[in-house]
Amino acid sequence: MNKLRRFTVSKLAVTVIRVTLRSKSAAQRPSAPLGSRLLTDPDDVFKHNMWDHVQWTEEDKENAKQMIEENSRVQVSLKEQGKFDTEACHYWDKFYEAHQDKFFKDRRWLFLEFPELLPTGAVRQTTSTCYNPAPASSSDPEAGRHQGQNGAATFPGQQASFRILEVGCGVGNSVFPILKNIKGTDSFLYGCDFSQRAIQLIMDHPDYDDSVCHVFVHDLCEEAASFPFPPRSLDVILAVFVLSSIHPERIQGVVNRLSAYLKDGGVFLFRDYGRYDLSQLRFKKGQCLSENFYTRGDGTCAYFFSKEEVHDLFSKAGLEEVQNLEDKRLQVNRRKKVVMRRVWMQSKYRKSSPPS
Ligand SMILES: C[S@@+](CC[C@H](N)C(=O)[O-])C[C@H]1O[C@@H](n2cnc3c(N)ncnc32)[C@H](O)[C@@H]1O
Repeated sequence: MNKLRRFTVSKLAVTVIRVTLRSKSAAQRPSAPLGSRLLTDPDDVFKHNMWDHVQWTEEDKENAKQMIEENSRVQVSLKEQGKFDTEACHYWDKFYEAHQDKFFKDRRWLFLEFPELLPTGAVRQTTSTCYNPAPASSSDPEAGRHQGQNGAATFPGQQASFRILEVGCGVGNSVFPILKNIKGTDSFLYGCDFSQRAIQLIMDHPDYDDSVCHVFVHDLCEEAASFPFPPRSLDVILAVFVLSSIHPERIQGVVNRLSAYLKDGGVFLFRDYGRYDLSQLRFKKGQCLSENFYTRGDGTCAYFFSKEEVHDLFSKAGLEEVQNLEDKRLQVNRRKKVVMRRVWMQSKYRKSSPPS
């Protein structure tokens, strides 16, 4: 039996995809975004391309578990495994060489799900303000690195009152929508990726504007690599489908290091693959590297997070939960009459301010 749940209309009707308005607290769920399209009558399934808040039955979960057990049974040999970690940058560079900026679509949902990216507190540039970043402590090894001789800060974006960093920014599918939004404010955007080719594609884009944006090549797993801004200088860090590409044993270190760059009160925004997402179920035997971590045919990798893991990850980095959602949806191909279960994690974790 093909357990990959590509339901037909009749199968769907029998399975009765139960969709409920989950009574999540306001803290857990944003007001309108996730959850506006609810399937209450299974007969309506092909009326839209996507349905929100799809509840899984015990049988659905069991089937997904079995499929993962099955596709994890044969793992990539230990001899082969190392290259997917040590040569990760090479595989992503090849990816962008092949696809240029044509693979990922602009993340148009960004501001609905992450209104924290909107610089509400930032002022229009006509009333220019000079922002002094929080002083780095003297015990901080980065302290002084970004200071000019007269004590004035000398890093890109130093004048901004609101600073965003996108990690693993790829070819700019979030960078350009954000740039459009922060235009005319005294906000500044940083973007980094370890693929030189991806960064070059951003810099060559006609909408790239280095007066409000600075993109640079940076490997998040490289512990000694520095950033072009001081610790505790960022309001927002955005990670969209990037932590999943990193070896699971390195992810905690990456989040710990990044969190040091958030200001007190700054927020880490995260969206990525969730456990049992269709793309995890579709892996074939022999593509599994370790539990819930797989390599695709092109050498890039994907980890599938559970809600508990995400919570542990950010909590251990000293951040506090604002939101930690499993976004379970039904994606519909109306032409082919198939429906697919998607699971994404969407989380927000804040660096708390010390008590005054
Ligand atoms: C799935 S793509 C997502 C790109 C972009 N965030 C988006 O949403 O379109 C993952 C990106 O993470 C980058 N990446 C993976 N591991 C990285 C690392 N260790 N350091 C920096 N970038 C990394 C890849 O080069 C790739 O551009």
